[in-house]
Amino acid sequence: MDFSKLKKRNEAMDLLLENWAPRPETEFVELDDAEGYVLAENQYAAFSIPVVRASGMDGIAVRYDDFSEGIPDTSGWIEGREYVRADTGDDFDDAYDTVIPIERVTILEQGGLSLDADVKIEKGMHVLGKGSMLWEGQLLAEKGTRLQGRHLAALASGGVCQVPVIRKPRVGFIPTGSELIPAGTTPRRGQNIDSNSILAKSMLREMGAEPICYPIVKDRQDELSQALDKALSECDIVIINAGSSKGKEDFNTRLLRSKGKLLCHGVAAVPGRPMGVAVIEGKAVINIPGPSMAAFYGLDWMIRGIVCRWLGIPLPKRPVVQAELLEDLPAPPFLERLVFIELSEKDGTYFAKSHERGEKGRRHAMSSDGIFVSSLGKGGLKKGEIIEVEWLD
Ligand SMILES: Nc1nc2c(c(=O)[nH]1)N[C@H]1C(S)=C(S)[C@@H](COP(=O)(O)OP(=O)(O)OC[C@H]3O[C@@H](n4cnc5c(N)ncnc54)[C@H](O)[C@@H]3O)O[C@H]1N2
Ligand code: MOO
Repeated sequence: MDFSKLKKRNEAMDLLLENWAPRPETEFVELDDAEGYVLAENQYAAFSIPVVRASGMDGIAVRYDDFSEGIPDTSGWIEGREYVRADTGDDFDDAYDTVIPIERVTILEQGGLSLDADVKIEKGMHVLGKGSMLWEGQLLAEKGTRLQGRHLAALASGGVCQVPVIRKPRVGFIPTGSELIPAGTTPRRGQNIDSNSILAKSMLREMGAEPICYPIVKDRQDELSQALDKALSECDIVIINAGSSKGKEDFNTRLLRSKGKLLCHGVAAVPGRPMGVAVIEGKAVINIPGPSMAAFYGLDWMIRGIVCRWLGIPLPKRPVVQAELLEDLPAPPFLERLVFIELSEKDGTYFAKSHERGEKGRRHAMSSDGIFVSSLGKGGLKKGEIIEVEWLD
């Protein structure tokens, strides 16, 4: 294979975007269902809180005028006349304007009050004025925000009940391969569990897409074609998984070419090199290679990139850690290589071990702590070198 002809990841993405454009639409969802959606418009508070005022402490509300010449004799004070109880957040009558914390007040058994002799009274103290917690017209959440609980709380407190959001792109995932069996079945000789559907469903949700996972399709051209047609009619973006390479049952590249425009077949990134990128009936169709690490990588860079474009949000950045390689890390100079990393830590220094496919005695690659992507052109790395590892959450 002539690796110099392979598209770099960004070239494959650019090529797709030259031939396909996301078509995001706005829809309204109930606040309760809005988590994970991207906000389509800035949202502002419909009212102020407190509406008039609220006490800022547990205490009593008094008239400042009664204190203008020092602490008055309060032994005959009656609740509801000279003062009222006003605890934190409580509204109180307009007749009162100042709050004294309850710690500075003794309510006498025989009636009346006693105030600490050194209590300092300032007009309006411990009173939260209108809008001091939230003001009418305040920006609650900005367009383009991926809504989490804290944003929903802000929207709720400002009176937003229905939220304009970008409709999640419906992303179809078609697992293909006659050897595949659904999760929960024990494989017989030659069989393999369809774990990529589970992976795709979870990753797509986390990206902000709506996954539509289809049943396993056998390596038969007519069935593959029907499955792709169905997904094209129901989804905005379609992933057809496996059958991407040169095996005698690898039909998917031909299928994409026969139905639309195959923009590229092969990217300079492993695992997942034989990725196919196509546009069919105006929809982006990506053939992600079958091995599970290839499926992860393809979903992580290509599909995440497409979904973020659709939603109009930047690619999220993972936290990174510098780690010392505990062993040589082979990587071809002409390909970017994604490596799953097991991290350990001693005295504040992190150490990295890579995962090789099928290697015994190590954790499953999918349960790694992080990932490292070798740079194009750099080639292998040596034990002791420092690499930047992205934490997987
Ligand atoms: N002669 C060549 N052989 C291969 C080449 C090549 O260039 N020449 N490329 C290799 C590379 S690189 C990759 S990556 C794979 C691509 O494989 P395919 O996309 O064609 O996938 P399959 O052959 O159908 O399956 C491979 C492997 O993946 C497993 N698989 C498939 N689907 C799932 C799923 N949903 N869940 C879990 N695992 C899945 C499948 O059972 C196989 O074990 O080709 C190399 N070969
Ligand atoms: O590109 Mo592949 O290395 O076998 O996943």
